[in-house]
Order: sequence, then C-alpha cells, then structure tokens
Amino acid sequence: MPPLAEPEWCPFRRTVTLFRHEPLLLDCGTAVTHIRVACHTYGEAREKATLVLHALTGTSAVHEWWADFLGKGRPLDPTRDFVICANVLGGCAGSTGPAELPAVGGEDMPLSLRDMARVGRALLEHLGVRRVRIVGASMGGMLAYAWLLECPDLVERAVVIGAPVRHSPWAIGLNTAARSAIRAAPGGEGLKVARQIAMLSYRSPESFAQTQPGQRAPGQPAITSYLHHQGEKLQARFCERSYVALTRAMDAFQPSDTELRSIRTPVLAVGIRSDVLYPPDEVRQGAALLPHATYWELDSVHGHDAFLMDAGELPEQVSAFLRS
Ligand SMILES: CC(=O)SCCNC(=O)CCNC(=O)[C@H](O)C(C)(C)COP(=O)(O)OP(=O)(O)OC[C@H]1O[C@@H](n2cnc3c(N)ncnc32)[C@H](O)[C@@H]1OP(=O)(O)O
Ligand SMILES: N[C@@H](CCO)C(=O)O
Repeated sequence: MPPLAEPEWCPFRRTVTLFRHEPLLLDCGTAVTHIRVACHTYGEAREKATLVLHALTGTSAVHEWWADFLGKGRPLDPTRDFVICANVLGGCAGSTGPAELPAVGGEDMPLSLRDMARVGRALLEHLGVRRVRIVGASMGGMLAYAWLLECPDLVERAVVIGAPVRHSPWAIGLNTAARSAIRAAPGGEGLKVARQIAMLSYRSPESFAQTQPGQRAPGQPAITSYLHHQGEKLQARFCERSYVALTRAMDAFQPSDTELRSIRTPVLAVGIRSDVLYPPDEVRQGAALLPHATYWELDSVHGHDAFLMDAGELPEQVSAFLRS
C-alpha cells in the first residue's frame, strides 16, 4: 500500500528507529544484541502513552490501516494522547527480522510473543514512556496478553480485539498448513497459498457470499480469483521467514489458567460474532479467566477481519473503555 499523505491532525507523526545495543535474553535462551525497532509515533511525547499492537501482517503505520481508530475524536487521538506503534521483532516492516538473528539448530531462531513485549519495554524506555494503555487486535491482541504477563508494571488498561488467550488446536492447525505450504514451495509461491488459507479464516461464509458471489470471468468463480489476488498481494509485501516466525510465536503462546488469573489489569476483550478463526465464545471464555476483564461483541458478518473493514461501534467502545 503506498504511504498516505500526512494527516493534518497529526503534526508530530514521525518514524523512530531504535537500535538496542545491550544484550536482550530471549525465551529460547539466546541473548541477542543490536535489535532494531521501527515505530511510528503520533502526538506529542508524554510519559503516559497508548501503545497499538499490530496484527500478523500489519506495520507500525497505523494511519495506513486503522483510519477508523486514529484521529481527532477517535480512540487513538493524537491531539490528546501520545500514540505509539512498533513493528514486532521478527516482522518485516523495519524491525529486526529472522534473517538478521542468529540461527538456532540450523533453523531460524524461535521467537515468542513475550520476547516481542520485552523489546517493546526497551522501546518505551527509549521514548521516556512510563505507563501505557494498550490496544491490540488479532496477533496484536495475543501480544497484549503477553504484555500483561511480561510487563504488568507498565500497563494501565488493555483492549484485546478478536484474540484468544492462547492459540487453539484449530488456529495452530491453520498455521501449520500455511507453514507447510511455505516449506513445500519456498521463494514466494508457498506464501501465496499460506495467505489464501489465512484469508478463508479471516472472513466468513456469509461475508464471501455477499462480497464474492458468482463468477469473475467465464469458468472462474469470483472467490478463486479473489484468493489468487490476495496471495499475490501478500507475496509482494511480506517475507516468508517472518510469516513462519510470527505464526510460530502465536502457536507457542500457551499461558496457563493460573498465569491468566494473576493478571490484575482491567481488560476489554472484544469478540467478533462471525469470527471463525477465533470464535467469540473462545474469546469470551478465555477473557473470563482474568479477574478484571469485561467482554463486548462486535456484530459483523465479515468475520475476523471485521476489526479492519467493518468496525461498527467498536471505536466508540474502545474510546469509552480507554477513557473510563
Ligand atoms: C491491528 C492490526 O494491526 S491489523 C493489521 C493491519 N493489516 C494490514 O495492514 C495488512 C493486512 N491488510 C489487510 O488484511 C487488508 O488490507 C484488509 C483486511 C484491511 C482489507 O483487505 P483488502 O484486500 O484491501 O480488501 P478486500 O478483501 O475487499 O479486497 C480488495 C482487493 O481485492 C480485489 N478483488 C476483489 N474481488 C476480487 C475478485 N473476485 N477477484 C480478484 N480480485 C478481487 C480488489 O480489486 C482489491 O484489490 P486491490 O487491493 O489490489 O485494490
Ligand atoms: N488481516 C490482518 C489480520 C490477520 O490476523 C493481517 O493480515 O494482519
């Protein structure tokens, strides 16, 4: 997606790239140095900030993918708040990626969501931020739970949208099939298939019945050319090694009930009525383990990706929770 023009309401937007030279111990037992973090900030720097945690293929450029949420009078309001979003460790949008980390056992270093939270803590220290409210969706929502476990001293409130407290066999299975496709056809073709599998889980039968009915060309169902197009789009903008690293980190995120019950921070957990990847009952039941979680459900037919494409009343709900 080409960069959008700088919005008028956001005079302080900038990109910061942090280099952390001190060693950081990762969950796999390896200490890494020279970690790079690419981030966008919106609004004037303050000690208290709102941290946005992006989804699997997202970037730190929130203004490019979450316009309903960022802006004056919106949940992420740079005229009132210091808003930060960083590309995750292991991503491919400016932060240190798998190819830049040492291999472990001949394979790319395994990364965890807690490792990503630790890198985030270093970023906040660099920016002079002492307290955050966090908002994450999808992988970013799981990462929010990792923050609550890893950095409870920093987080005041958390909004978790369309995300489970741990990855289910169903979600791991989908990722397993995606990684098998990448392994079977490295170099880009497998990543396209991985995206096709993922897109089926990001929407819903009803969504596709509405948006992709009939044929695109004689003999070609619309959904078929749609999935091919989505595969091509991801292959053009994403790295297969990051895809493997990030999906592995999500699959490995398995906090115990006891750990989740120890979270004292107020949480708003949002389920999406038609989400087949993380069904709303799973989101609600997981959040119920937390002593201070409330649940709200977004009524959309468009499945998991509704937080990006059919947010409805979600921005108002998030604003109300963050400001309460
Ligand atoms: C909290 C977070 O961090 S979320 C992270 C944000 N994620 C990202 O920014 C990256 C991920 N982005 C996305 O997943 C997407 O941009 C979404 C979900 C926001 C929207 O998906 P889109 O692909 O833009 O929308 P949609 O599903 O309607 O598809 C539209 C595209 O498919 C094409 N298309 C639609 N139907 C068909 C068809 N039958 N055959 C071929 N092409 C088709 C359209 O022409 C359009 O193409 P273009 O994007 O090249 O212009
Ligand atoms: N469609 C979004 C959400 C996936 O969880 C993405 O590609 O990152």
